[in-house]
Amino acid sequence: MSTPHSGSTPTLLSPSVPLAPSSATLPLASDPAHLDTIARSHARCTDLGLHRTQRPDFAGLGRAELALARERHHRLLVHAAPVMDLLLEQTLATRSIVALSDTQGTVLHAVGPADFLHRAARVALAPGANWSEASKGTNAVGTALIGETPCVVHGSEHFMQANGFLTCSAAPIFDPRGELLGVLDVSGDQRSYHPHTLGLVKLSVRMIENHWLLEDEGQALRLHFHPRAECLDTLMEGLVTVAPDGRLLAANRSALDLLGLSAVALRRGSLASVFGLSFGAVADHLRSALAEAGPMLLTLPDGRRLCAKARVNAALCWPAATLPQPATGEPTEGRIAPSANTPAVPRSPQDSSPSRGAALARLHAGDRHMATVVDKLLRVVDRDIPVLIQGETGTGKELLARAFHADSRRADHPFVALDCACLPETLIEAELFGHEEGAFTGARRKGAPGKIVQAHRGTLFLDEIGDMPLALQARLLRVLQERQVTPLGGTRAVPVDVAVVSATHRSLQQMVDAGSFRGDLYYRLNGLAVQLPPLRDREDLLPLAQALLAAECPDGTAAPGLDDEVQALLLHNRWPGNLRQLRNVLRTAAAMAAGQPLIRRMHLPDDFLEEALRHAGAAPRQEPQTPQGDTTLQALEYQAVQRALALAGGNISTAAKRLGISRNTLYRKLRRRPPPM
Ligand SMILES: Nc1ncnc2c1ncn2[C@@H]1O[C@H](COP(=O)(O)OP(=O)(O)OP(=O)(O)O)[C@@H](O)[C@H]1O
Repeated sequence: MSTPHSGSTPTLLSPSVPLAPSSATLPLASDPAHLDTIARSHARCTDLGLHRTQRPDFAGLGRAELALARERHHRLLVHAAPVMDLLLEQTLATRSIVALSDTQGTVLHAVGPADFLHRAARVALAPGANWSEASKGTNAVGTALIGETPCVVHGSEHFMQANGFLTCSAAPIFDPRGELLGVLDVSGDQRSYHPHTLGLVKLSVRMIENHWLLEDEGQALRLHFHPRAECLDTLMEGLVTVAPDGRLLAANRSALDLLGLSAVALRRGSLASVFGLSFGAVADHLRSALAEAGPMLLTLPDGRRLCAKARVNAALCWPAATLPQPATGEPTEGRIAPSANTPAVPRSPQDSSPSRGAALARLHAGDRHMATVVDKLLRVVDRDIPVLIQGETGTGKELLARAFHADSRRADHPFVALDCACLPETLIEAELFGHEEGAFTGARRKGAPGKIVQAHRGTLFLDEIGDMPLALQARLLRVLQERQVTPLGGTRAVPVDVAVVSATHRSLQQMVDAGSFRGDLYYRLNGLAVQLPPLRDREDLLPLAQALLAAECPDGTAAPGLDDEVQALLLHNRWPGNLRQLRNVLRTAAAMAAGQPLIRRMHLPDDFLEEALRHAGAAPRQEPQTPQGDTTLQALEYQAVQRALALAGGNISTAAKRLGISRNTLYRKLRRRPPPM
């Protein structure tokens, strides 16, 4: 859940609404339709055997089930989350929370001020909790779900007295085909009731539904319309999407209201039958709209008049044959150029154009802890504040450091990494500080500038800083303080300008307490400390797994999906090797599935299966072995490495010991491409 928001954002209603005076009376007591809704809901609750004085059922989904539910509703979350943040801004004065639930009443996501979130969590108004009427009695979420219509439930109108301190305004969200997707709700202390809240919730729902529609029918021609020209391009406008043969594909709620049609009736119609328009006329208008022409004036078959504009997405490329010749006779082009108002095509992940924060943002797929880490890092980027990344092995510390560099103004300069754990003390010293020719009797007799100088104007990443020998810590501290480095055997100091990011899986604070790490260096490195969550605690495990699978697939091939059983096993595993272990498991599974559309249990490596089933508390099931015919030395070595890693839970040192090779050699082997299976 988010913490309080600040700063300016676009407003849904302007000027922002003041708080109503607190009132003990029921604000909608004079609305017969509202009273009827509440009375019928109370009757349903009584029929269900609920009691007004009973304690609500606080049991919610567990972490794994919540992650699954969020994954199932990923698309809804993606469209709703930014709108929820905007809605929160509008309702900030009422100290309310904004919650999104699925069609079962399960809260998927909630944002709000920390103090009220805390209070709301006490009545289980938090992700994972269920707010169906059967679970919590009359309440805005559950009652809006049953009636499939917006509703307010205020104070004592809640069936259960325990919820009487709340005032809640909720509205259902539908897809363009009229299917219920979930409910958006604003809940706050009943003393802060404001009559405009339900209106804000309804407008927010329209935003979510419009985003959904535009994404769904991204390749279609769109008609935007309203009786008043000034309402075009607002949330009030009607929106229909049209197939190249003139059939109507989908519509937003305003369109259905304005046309007086159901979603089903609309989909049976066409441009001609509903709007009295030919496809050619719309295509003509589209061209003239590009020349900044005003809206078209339409007369519906029933005589009503509408203003309308045609639009098409920039990505659209209709074959010329499907486009009617323009009435004006100008030459037809196969591609329809985007209008100035056409929504931008989303940036693809491969897009390398500068986009602030993009590399960091790609490191998670909705995990709240990671989102906070990214947010903190973005606040210090380019401020030359040293960053200390802590986290278990394989949680992505180096990847995070690289993304931090990529999102900084130093991105065009080097990112230089030094693993303090994998070199002996003498080599670290030379690697880090450099050495003059002849000063160093090791492998390299020629002089070398050292990592710190190589990182000049870029970023120096000190991995496993906890393993840096004490003697070198003092020297590093001096370099960081003086911002200049003197190579081994040299006398001339070289000025350096580097951003320093360090990482460790150890607790440096404990090492300082134990005297094995210098306190002054610790404080120098720790301008901002961030802790990466272990994979077992991440809420975005399944989308991450899907992204890793996509990365494993050669260009142009579709990534396999994960069947339900595999998803459950992934969610239940403890993942001691974290993302590295997950990537290895998926890499093997993808190779075993060999082009099949779904990864199933039989494709998972045995070691992982054993481990995951142990964690899930189930007995391993015998699966037919997938034949692994390849007995080349390279393939056998690859299998041995993967097996050792899995047995070691992704721990490089343990796996290296098990294989009888050094940590460095193992790293080198892991960097190689896997052999074709
Ligand atoms: N957010 C992520 N998305 C996809 N893959 C990731 C992510 N984070 C880490 N990985 C993958 O997990 C593996 C381990 O990442 P990385 O080396 O950054 O972890 P680490 O914490 O530095 O590990 P160690 O402590 O062992 O050095 C890498 O293969 C990396 O590509």
